Amino acid sequence: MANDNSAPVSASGLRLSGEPLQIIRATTKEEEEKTLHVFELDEEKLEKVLLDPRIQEKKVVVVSVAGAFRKGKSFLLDFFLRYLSAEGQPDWLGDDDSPMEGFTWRGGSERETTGILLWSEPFICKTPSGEEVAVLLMDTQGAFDSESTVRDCATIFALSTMLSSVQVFNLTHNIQEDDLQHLQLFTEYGRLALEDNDNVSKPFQCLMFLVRDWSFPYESPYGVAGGRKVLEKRLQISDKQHQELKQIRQHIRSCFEEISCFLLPHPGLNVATNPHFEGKLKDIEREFKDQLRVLIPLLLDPDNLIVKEINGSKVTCRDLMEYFKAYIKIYQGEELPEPKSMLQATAEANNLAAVTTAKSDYSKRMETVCGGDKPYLHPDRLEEDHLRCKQSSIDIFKSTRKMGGAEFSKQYLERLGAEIDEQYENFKKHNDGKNIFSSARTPAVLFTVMTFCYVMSGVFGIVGIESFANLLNLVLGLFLILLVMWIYVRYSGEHVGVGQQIDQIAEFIWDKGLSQVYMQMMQKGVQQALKHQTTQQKTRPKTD
Ligand SMILES: Nc1nc2c(ncn2[C@@H]2O[C@H](COP(=O)(O)OP(=O)(O)OP(=O)(O)O)[C@@H](O)[C@H]2O)c(=O)[nH]1
Repeated sequence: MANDNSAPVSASGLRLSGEPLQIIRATTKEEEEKTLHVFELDEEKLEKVLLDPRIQEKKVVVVSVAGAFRKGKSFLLDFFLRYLSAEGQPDWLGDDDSPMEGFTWRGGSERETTGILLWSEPFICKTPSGEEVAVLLMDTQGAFDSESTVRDCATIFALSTMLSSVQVFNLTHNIQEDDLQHLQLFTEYGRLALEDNDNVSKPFQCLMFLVRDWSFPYESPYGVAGGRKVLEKRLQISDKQHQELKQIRQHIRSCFEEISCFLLPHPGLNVATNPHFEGKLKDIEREFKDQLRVLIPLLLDPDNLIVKEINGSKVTCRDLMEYFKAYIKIYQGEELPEPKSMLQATAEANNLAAVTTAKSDYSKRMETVCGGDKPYLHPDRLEEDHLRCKQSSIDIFKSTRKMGGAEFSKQYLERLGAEIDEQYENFKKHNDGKNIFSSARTPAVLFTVMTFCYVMSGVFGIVGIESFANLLNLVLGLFLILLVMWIYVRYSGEHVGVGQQIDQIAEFIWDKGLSQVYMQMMQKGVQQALKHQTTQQKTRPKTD
């Protein structure tokens, strides 16, 4: 391993140069009364690291540590720094009295790291083939703190997994089912963002489950062998397993080319609980240090380094710069779906299922009222039935047990109402189609206009106004063509659009002219009939 020899000698007696650089930072944006969390790339800082002429054309190895907040990620990365800075010296852990330096770590319950950090000084290592590669260390914002949304946690995990060649998934005590569920959600969010998402090749490289504070060495020993045993059990797929458990395991296996696990012992109460602990080796349990001596070379020894690959080709530092820019853009855009908490996703699914059931009940009931084989119904009667069926459908929605509470369900109830109204419009149109008068309206209107034109052209012909008579004959011919076309469309079922336009013309003529004439004639007819009846009653001789 070779690094910058001019670097200052640190308190631990090892050369440690550089500092943590926040290359992705979390910012908040106010938009439409909503607070949005956005991640931004600090291109200038990243360029300084990746486009350094010493390394920009070299292949890159990126080791990232991700997981829940306050679980010792930065603390562990500082040991990585010591190892890489020692350039192969056997006493790389340093002396007993030197405080821990590098990525900022501290005790307490509040989160420390935000966004994604990169160590500013890449380490140049020679692989067994003699090729020099640049090793970068990445620290990530801890997941599940009270300030991050599910989307924030998923974005950080997905980005660091997409950009690293080794992702260390930092856990405590054990590999639990909820850890696997989160891993599934986060990796799916990453897979979604990758363009060549063919579901055949594995999108990510190496995943290491790092279990901190492992308390059952009598079952599975510390280190990689015990880790393998635990991992096999946790990721086991069997025929008897529930589909949901099987799916999680299949998903995780399909995402990574290599999966391993390492069990680390507890570092001692000084590390975990002493507020004055500075990271001195003398305050750390021997067993923990012994296991670090195994774990870290396993990840960072030149023989074990894994070069970053994307779509099967090895990536240089310069390429990685472009991938950073491209990937961050995807997560800043709107095209990815919003990852939700388990409760929210379940509540949405519950409510959507209740909407579907209620809507299908409405459709079934309305089918029995005005379905295909039912006769034409008066519009008032149809509306009455619609209101009755809608109410019953709303009752079904309300009585279905759903998660998320009444306030959450309200929007789905409104959605149900709107979708039912939309269906009602279709039922109305369908019912209107069955009205013999409404379907005969177009030919009747066309025929009436033609008759009117014929009579009026005759009248204008008799009084000698030939030009008017000719014009009316022309209109008559036009309407005759329309009538023939309409009959053809109805008979053949072709050119339906033309037929609809003729219907619209007829409807317009009916609405604007004929319907009023028709109403007036009807009124006059009724008045005449009443008059006639009363005069008859008056003239009839009284018999009693
Ligand atoms: N129990 C236990 N505590 C540890 C271990 N390693 C470090 N710690 C302590 O955990 C606390 C948090 O350490 P950090 O390295 O800052 O944790 P982090 O995961 O980077 O935290 P965030 O940056 O907030 O996500 C410190 O008090 C460490 O001393 C470990 O293996 N087990």
